[in-house]
Amino acid sequence: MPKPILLVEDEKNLRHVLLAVLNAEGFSTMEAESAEQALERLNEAMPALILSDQRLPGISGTELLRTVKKRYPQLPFIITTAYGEIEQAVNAIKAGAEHYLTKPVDEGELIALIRQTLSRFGTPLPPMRQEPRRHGLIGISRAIETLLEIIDLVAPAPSNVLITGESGTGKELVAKALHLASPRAEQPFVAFNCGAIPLELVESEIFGYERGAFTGATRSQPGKLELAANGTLFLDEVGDMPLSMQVKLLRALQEREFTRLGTHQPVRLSARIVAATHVDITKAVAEGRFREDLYYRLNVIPLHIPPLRERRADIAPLVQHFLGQVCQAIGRPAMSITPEAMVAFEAYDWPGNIRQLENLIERMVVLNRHGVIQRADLPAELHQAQGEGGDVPGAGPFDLPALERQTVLGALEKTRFNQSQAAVLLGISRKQLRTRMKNIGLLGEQDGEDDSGEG
Ligand SMILES: Nc1ncnc2c1ncn2[C@@H]1O[C@H](COP(=O)(O)OP(=O)(O)OP(=O)(O)O)[C@@H](O)[C@H]1O
Repeated sequence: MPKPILLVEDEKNLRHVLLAVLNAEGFSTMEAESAEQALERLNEAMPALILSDQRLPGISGTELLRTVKKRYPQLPFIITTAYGEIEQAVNAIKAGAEHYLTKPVDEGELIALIRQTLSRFGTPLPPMRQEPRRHGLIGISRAIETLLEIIDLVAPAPSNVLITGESGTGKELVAKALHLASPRAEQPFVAFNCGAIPLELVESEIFGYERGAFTGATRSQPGKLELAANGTLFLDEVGDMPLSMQVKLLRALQEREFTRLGTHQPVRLSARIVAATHVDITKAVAEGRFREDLYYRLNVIPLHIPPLRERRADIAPLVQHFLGQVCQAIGRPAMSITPEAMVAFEAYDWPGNIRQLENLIERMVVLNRHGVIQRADLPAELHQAQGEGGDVPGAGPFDLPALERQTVLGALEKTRFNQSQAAVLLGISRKQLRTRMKNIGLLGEQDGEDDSGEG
């Protein structure tokens, strides 16, 4: 039986709402209406985490936090403060809280923070409730939340979408999410990689052909555009499409119809086009390798997916997600990861983004003998990102670098990476913030020197 979450909240209605939210997510719970009662509860049973209001009758939430951290340094603590009480929040973070949340508490944020905190402390988590609107997109960063909001906003429209982002950032997954969130969800989703197909085949693959259209065309074949019907056609690596094909695609998009090769019979184009590219397509346009008019046609709605290193808050939930997925797929009992290994995962730059992370987790699960992923198991490049350090099995003692990373990252995310605001939030100077960002690998050595501009 996993350890419960201890909720300390004096407002009865809110307490009941929060308990219901936690229970619905699969967490077991304990409750207390004051700090005094919470301390009594701690004598009865050890929770996995404490979620406490700052303002309580009698002993305050911050005082409770201090007492708890003195007695049980490795017990994670999240504090909730009233809106506008930033000072209280800063005090709580200084006193050792892993996170703070401002009221009114956002359910999604609360659950994400609890999951993230527990996973950092090596506590097993109940399986993620699949929220329908996430469409398999894991992540808690502001970038992912914004992406999900835009997906919901643009999914109902028939407009073409151009997704940009480095390799492995999840462009195809986002295209599928757009499809699933759209009224076309029941229709086909057809993916076509323009880069992986020999030049001469692109046209016949996209438009289809009639029997006898060319040597070897022994039977008629519908193209991807036709197969997608009223659904979505995902054109991956569209930047690699040959120029001659770009002209034909543009014409089809403009006229909303096309013909199979070897016939003049027009076919109506009803599919929504979602294109993606990992190369800088504006550069290709400037260099004459990509038609400007086609670029504007495709780029009606631009969607950019930032690389994983620019949304490090997603790393821990992704690691947990893939760990669960791979263990289940190969029929192994659930595996955990030490906080030290997680810190190394979070510090690494992931040039291959989520695909690289996913593949590494699979390799580590398959090769693992002890049921726990430890820092020593990680490949060399992940060690280099973090510097040397030992492993502490299980939850381990209080993990300072991890906490620092968490606190700094949390403040940056809350302020949309505005360093001045994040510094105020943390109660430190902007220069100190930049030093901390450098310490945890968020800034390069040369970046750390600048202490003037905004950003
Ligand atoms: N936010 C996410 N949550 C869960 N899984 C993800 C997420 N983003 C990407 N993935 C997974 O990572 C892998 C790579 O994603 P995907 O193929 O969509 O990337 P891509 O940007 O299209 O890559 P490429 O440019 O190389 O074609 C897939 O297995 C995908 O399911």
